Amino acid sequence: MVAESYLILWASQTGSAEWIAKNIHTEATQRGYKGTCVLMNDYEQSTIDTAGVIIFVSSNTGDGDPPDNALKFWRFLRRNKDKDYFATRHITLLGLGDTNYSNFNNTVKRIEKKCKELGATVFYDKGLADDAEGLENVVDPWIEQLWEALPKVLATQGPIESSETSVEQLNDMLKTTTIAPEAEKPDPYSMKGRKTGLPDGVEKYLDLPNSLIEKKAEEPGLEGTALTLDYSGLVPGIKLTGLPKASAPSIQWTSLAATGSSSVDQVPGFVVTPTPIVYAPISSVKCLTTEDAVKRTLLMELQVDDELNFEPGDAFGVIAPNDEDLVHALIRRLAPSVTEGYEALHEVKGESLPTHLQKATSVTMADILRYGVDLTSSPRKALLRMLADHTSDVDEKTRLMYICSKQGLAQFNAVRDQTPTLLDLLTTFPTCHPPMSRLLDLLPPHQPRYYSMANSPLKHRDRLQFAFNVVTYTTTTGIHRQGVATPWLDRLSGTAPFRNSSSTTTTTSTISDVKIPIFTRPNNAFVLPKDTHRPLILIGPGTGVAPLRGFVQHRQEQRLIRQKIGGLGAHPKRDIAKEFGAIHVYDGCRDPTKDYLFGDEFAGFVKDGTVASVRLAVSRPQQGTKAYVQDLIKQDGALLYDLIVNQDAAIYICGDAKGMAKGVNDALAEMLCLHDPQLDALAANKRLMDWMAAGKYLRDLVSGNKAA
Ligand SMILES: Cc1cc2nc3c(=O)[nH]c(=O)nc-3n(C[C@H](O)[C@H](O)[C@H](O)COP(=O)(O)O)c2cc1C
Repeated sequence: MVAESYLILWASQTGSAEWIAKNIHTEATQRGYKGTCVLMNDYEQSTIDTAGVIIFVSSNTGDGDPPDNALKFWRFLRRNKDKDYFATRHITLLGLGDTNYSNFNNTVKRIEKKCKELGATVFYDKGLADDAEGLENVVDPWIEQLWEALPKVLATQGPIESSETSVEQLNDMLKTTTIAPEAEKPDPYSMKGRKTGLPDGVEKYLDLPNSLIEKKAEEPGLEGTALTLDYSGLVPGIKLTGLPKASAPSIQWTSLAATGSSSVDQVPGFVVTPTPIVYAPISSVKCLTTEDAVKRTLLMELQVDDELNFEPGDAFGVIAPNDEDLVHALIRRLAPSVTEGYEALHEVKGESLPTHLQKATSVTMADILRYGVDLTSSPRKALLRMLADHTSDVDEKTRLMYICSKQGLAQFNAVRDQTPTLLDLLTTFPTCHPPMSRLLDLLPPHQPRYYSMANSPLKHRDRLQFAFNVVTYTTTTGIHRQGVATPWLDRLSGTAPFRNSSSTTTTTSTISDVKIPIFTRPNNAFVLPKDTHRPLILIGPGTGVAPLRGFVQHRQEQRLIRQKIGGLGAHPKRDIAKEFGAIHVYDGCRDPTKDYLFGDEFAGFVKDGTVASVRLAVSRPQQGTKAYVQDLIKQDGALLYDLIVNQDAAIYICGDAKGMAKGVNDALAEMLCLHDPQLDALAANKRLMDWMAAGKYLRDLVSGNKAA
């Protein structure tokens, strides 16, 4: 039965909120409700003026900021002064956030507050999902209960399905499950039983000169790693509840009956970026850490056109393909043949295509697997549920269903902890043969990786430097994993030798002539104050110091320019000092002999007067007590209070959102309370929030992202 209409307004930075919003819409439609699902920034094309029920779904970016595709809507909402604008409207909200960030789910909280001010009534409490714990934990039950709340607020009610499935029912389902025909076909390119040579059609992909994709020649190629999971809770007769519903197929993977070559040197045209892609050669690389340091950190320099606009504090995106060995192995597993996987052109079709596939009108499977979908981050329950539908062996199918169920939560968490690639999942469940269309429905979008610029354009107009840790880690079950972009960049730059512990001199390496596809991403929320008289307090341990180095370089160049202009009088040094506020840097490392990233450079900044002081917090000293940046801030409370409150210093924090940013925030609040007896903890935190809003306290934070 068709009910009154609802409006879903969604905003998403990396695709999860988009996927969830569209799924809610699909399910609502299946349940007989009528409504629309619209991107927040396209609100003008929606029924916002008349919709009785609005469901907001949004993630966050930056420091509790709305996603880019919500900014226009957010401005519209904020400027709206009509207290009755939403007077007859009923709203609910689903936020996707991460408790690693201090402004947890700030976007939906702010939207809710503003909508209430404009007269809206909340018909169902908002859901605040946490990426740190697994979005499903909140999203799935929230959506389940939405189907109870929605009919009450709408005029009529759609049918509500039960999500209980028993093992016996699964057996019945198996009888009707269609398994992709490829499952039974022998793989003509398999190396099994071959003594020499490579499978037909593979050789030509092995030696691509100047390619973005580095193909390894060894065959049979990458093997997946089967996951370690415990199914002892899966006892006969167990009722599996809380299973995600089998999501409706919405994407078609249609053959164009034509072939084309894979875009090995260029990012394929379907990849959408906010600013144009620029191909930048690597001009130098240096490893900033010693071999025995916990992390391998590189400083890379790209050569760019001097027309490229960037300011210190800006970031840029790198479009790195998924690992080619992984892509190749998946093609062998999923495509009818390896040649077809690399050459057969397809169109991605569907009514409401996700943003990342909307331009995929003529693509190969290889390109989709390289640049279209995320193959390496922890799987969603809905993906596992879909894989179960395409698994022929009853035990494997049951296990997959168990992992998705409420009863199998511990095993779902065990899957997440092992961060399996798609290949690992298919290896763990060998009779699983999902069609490409369903994978496109359920795999998240492949993401560009963002890095902060570590240099000033005043120093090098045509150079772009950035520092990053090469992401490799071992899971609790002992599987060695690596990120996508950082190991790729490391390889392309010739795996620079480690820093020698006794010096920080540049090391050379054999750099590939591959050009790195990048696009700029201005960061208006992390900029130097225009007024150079204002002192700066720069806090950034680890790679967080990189953009701060860009700020300091900028100030150093500004000082030189000022000096060159002349007219400074009898005491040029003193006059210059008057023009530029003092800079105090708070840096941190584990052990200065191993991973103090820009030690020499900052010593130089102090020497030439650009920086007033550098305080280094050492968390794993060979001798003495360990310290974090927040400890040093507490020690320097009186100095910092004077700088911040009396001299209007601007505070910059860059780095880890979790421990460091929270610790520094607490230390600043404590410092305020100590030096201003009128402030209690609450008022001190409120003052910090006000400073954030006023652009005096700026933060550029990241949560530990394994997929970098
Ligand atoms: C750069 C960045 C900044 C983020 N900032 C916040 C934040 O301030 N508060 C929060 O609750 N979540 C924050 N998140 C977490 C996202 O909201 C969360 O991961 C969400 O699931 C992403 O959904 P999306 O794919 O729809 O963008 C941030 C994530 C990233 C990558």
